[in-house]
Amino acid sequence: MSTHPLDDFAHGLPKAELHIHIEGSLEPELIFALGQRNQIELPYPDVESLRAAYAFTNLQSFLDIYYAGASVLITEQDFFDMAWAYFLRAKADNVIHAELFFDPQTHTERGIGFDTVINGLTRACQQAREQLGIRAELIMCFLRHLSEEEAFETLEQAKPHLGKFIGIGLDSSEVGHPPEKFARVFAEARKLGLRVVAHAGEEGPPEYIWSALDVLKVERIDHGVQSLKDQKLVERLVKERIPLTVCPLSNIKLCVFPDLGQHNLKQMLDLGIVATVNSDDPAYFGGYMNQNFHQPRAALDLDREHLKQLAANSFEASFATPEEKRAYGDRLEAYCAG
Ligand code: HPA
Ligand SMILES: [Zn+2]
Repeated sequence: MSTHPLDDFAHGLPKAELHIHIEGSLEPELIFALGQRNQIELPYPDVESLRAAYAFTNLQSFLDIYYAGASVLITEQDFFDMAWAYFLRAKADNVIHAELFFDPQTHTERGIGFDTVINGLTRACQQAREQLGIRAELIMCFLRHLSEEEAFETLEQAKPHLGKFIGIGLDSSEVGHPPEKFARVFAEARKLGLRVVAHAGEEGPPEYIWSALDVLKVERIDHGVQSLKDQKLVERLVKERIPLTVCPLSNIKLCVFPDLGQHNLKQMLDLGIVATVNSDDPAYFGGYMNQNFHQPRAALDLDREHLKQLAANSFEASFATPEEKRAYGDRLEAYCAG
């Protein structure tokens, strides 16, 4: 099968991934292997029947199965193995910088220690730097279907580990759980010097994006695809260069858009929004980073400049240092010149 020349170009682009839930990188094969290692009975007889259950109608229908899949993670080694498998895939897609979301409450609720989770993930991030040349960081997410009090408890558990993660995020069921529910815990995290992001405008209305910006004071918006419904919001995103971490394949699998041809990614780029593409939960949504370039490229007829802009945006939107960003930019220019 011949590949489109622009897909070869996109494949080789150096890029940053900024919206990946590490629990969403758990492939069915690894779920079964870890289930066996930890003697956990799964409600599916084999890998094929588990994969066959990945037919989602909305965000919640996905989250139910995603939390069930994470139940096989017990030991520090399990968390390491999950993240290491992701880094090998990321390397193959020329990801050179990755900021990984993790959901501690999914695990601490089951009696797994916070330190077990973060130490396994931290070790994988270190090894990714040393062995793969990927600069990797962690962002701790609060589950928005739980209370702010529970988020505060999680922040307390995280305090002895402040050097191991760079920021906080907000994920899980969006509608009915607006950003302002977490105003105080985000304020405390900011005081601790943590970077702040939140999922907003995936299924929820543009108002949730406004409150993520104005109440939580987030530095970038995860998803944000509903922003184009609000002209004033678009003007603000463009003027303040507030990045959106868009996840095209996720949006199709969760029925946010009927098909990729109707996705608004190209419009965002043409409007001057700092949009990036990311895989979200690649084991569940059918593609890692580069598939999130190739499939929208084909469906939306993206050109070389769009693809280069997505890579440049990923570095601008990252929490890399200014020196790292300069080095990433140089690598991107060298690649595009070569
Ligand atoms: O796409 C998502 N949205 C909200 N919560 C999530 N948790 C994992 N993936 C997602
Ligand atoms: Zn997400």
